[in-house]
Amino acid sequence: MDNLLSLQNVSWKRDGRDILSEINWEMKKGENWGILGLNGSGKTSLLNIITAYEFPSSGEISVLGYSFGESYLPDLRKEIGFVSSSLSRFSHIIEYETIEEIIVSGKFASFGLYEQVHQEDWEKADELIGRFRLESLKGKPYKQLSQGERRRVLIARSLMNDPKLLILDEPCSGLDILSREQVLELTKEIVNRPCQFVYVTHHIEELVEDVTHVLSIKDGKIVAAGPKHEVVRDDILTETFKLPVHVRWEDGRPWLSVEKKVHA
Ligand SMILES: Nc1ncnc2c1ncn2[C@@H]1O[C@H](COP(=O)(O)OP(=O)(O)OP(=O)(O)O)[C@@H](O)[C@H]1O
Repeated sequence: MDNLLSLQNVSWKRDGRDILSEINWEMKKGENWGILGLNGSGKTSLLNIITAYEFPSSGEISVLGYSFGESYLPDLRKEIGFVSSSLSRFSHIIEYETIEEIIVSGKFASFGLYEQVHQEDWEKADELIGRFRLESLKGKPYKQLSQGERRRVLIARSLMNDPKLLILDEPCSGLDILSREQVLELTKEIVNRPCQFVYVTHHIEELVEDVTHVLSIKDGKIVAAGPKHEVVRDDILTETFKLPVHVRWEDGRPWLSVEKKVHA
């Protein structure tokens, strides 16, 4: 399996409207992709398709060797990790659970522990706690954690069942600068495992070193997809974000400025 992910001429229509049009995208072994686009550009729709929660209206898809239309897709979902700031809507279910319980529950892809946990599962959760430098939070219930700590716990949890592909959907939204940098540091832990990631964001400075490739999307169509330095350019991002922008690179990390005043 050379391609972790392959989409050919994929379109997704809803209410007579093309939400995604003619998407062609391949993610190969060793690549980690950032996805950039404005609100409403189609990023979540694209994630819903590759995680098999929506089925395309047309086109061919294969993810982790599962061909849509031929394979049993619930098995595919078990091999994909998913972390999204919208997972916080489950907070009420887990507010009294400790970080150990939340991380270990990742093995069963459930919020809340309903199955028997074996000693080796607790040991694995403990290893993740160490790797993600969460030791000082051991024994703490979720409700007492800061937003940044919660995101770090959820990322550790997503690795509990060794996904081959991890989707990070705006994992830094709403975080302060320190918490954001602490979450971004975790990509190093992810790439140390046999796991590749897709990172969705509006903010190009979150495209850290471990992100090798970028797909930019506008109005449901791909503007550009390829190696990071070929896509994160003034012309491509000006089109993606629908306003004149300038990219500045600092120590291999891109930053964006707006070229002139924009009137709403
Ligand atoms: N199930 C659906 N039925 C109808 N329209 C939908 C559906 N899901 C998404 N859309 C529409 O498709 C467009 C793209 O939405 P999507 O959520 O994929 O964008 P996004 O890039 O993830 O936006 P954001 O950054 O705000 O999360 C929007 O106009 C949205 O209203």
